[in-house]
Amino acid sequence: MFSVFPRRYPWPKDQPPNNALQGPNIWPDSDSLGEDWRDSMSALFRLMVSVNEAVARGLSLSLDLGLQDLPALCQGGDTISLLRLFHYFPYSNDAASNSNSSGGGSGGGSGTGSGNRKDDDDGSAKAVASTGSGTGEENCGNDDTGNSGGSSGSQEGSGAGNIGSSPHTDWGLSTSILQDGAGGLQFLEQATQRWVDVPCAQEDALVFNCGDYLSLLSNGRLKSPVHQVVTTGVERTSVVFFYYSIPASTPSYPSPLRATTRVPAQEQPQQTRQRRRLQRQRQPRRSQSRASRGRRSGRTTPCWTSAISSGVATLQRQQP
Ligand SMILES: O=C(O)CCC(=O)C(=O)O
Ligand SMILES: [Fe+2]
Repeated sequence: MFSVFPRRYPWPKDQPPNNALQGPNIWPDSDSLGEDWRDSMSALFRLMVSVNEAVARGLSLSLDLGLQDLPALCQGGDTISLLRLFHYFPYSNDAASNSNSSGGGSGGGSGTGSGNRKDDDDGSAKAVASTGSGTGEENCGNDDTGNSGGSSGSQEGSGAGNIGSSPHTDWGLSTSILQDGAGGLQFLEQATQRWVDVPCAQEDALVFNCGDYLSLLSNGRLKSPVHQVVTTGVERTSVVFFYYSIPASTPSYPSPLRATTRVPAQEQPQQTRQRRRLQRQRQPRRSQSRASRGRRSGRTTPCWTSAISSGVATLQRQQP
């Protein structure tokens, strides 16, 4: 796999960066990529920021918080977020047997193992291969990985395929992925511990992925799923946007959004429930914020969680 380059925020040349992640872009030679290329990438970067900001607003509401509560913790994130273009070379198991394995992971995540994607910065993955598995319920172009090893895709047994990006979670707030028709992106379904293919038939579909930071902020209510990329006999390209929060706005743990972690009413002492009921009766409902309403009622509120349904990576509403 080859990372073309990280596309960072268009930081002004005369302004010193506030932290190590900020700074001007270093663009590849424009001659080889054409005149319009930088503009296209810049426009895509801005679009990805907008999409992720909009999703953050939606997630904030789904956590029973105010519209801007979650986005407020992502202020300035666009100055350190990354847009990366990946090229996964066609890969066969024959090549794997002649290669050494080494550490993996990816530009925006933490993981183990190895892959045949070559990351050119961030000190992460080195080129090479491993025997991995990657079997999914839907074979999304994985002709030489799907179900060939008989291990049906548990994380332990992920051995039959070719790992393009080893199992990892992304550490930012969220990740948005555009993949081509080659497929290969898989999520580990928690309930079954099986790898499930993310459908790739629709090339303009944007896959949204919760990151570790979002998981921390929501006190685990939003899951940061383990995922990987398996490669096949055909080359694959993906466009991946890692949306980060700026360190200065990163709160300490536990999350200031800890109100989203609700204790079910039946688990609370009787006295506490009575006192809260009285408080609710005294306070007109109109004047209560969404968050405090949920807190006072002591109910578990629905949340969105990254999940796999019929092989589709979606955000699913989870009922209490
Ligand atoms: O290339 C992809 O589709 C996803 C890559 C990925 O998960 C990552 O770089 O963190
Ligand atoms: Fe990832």
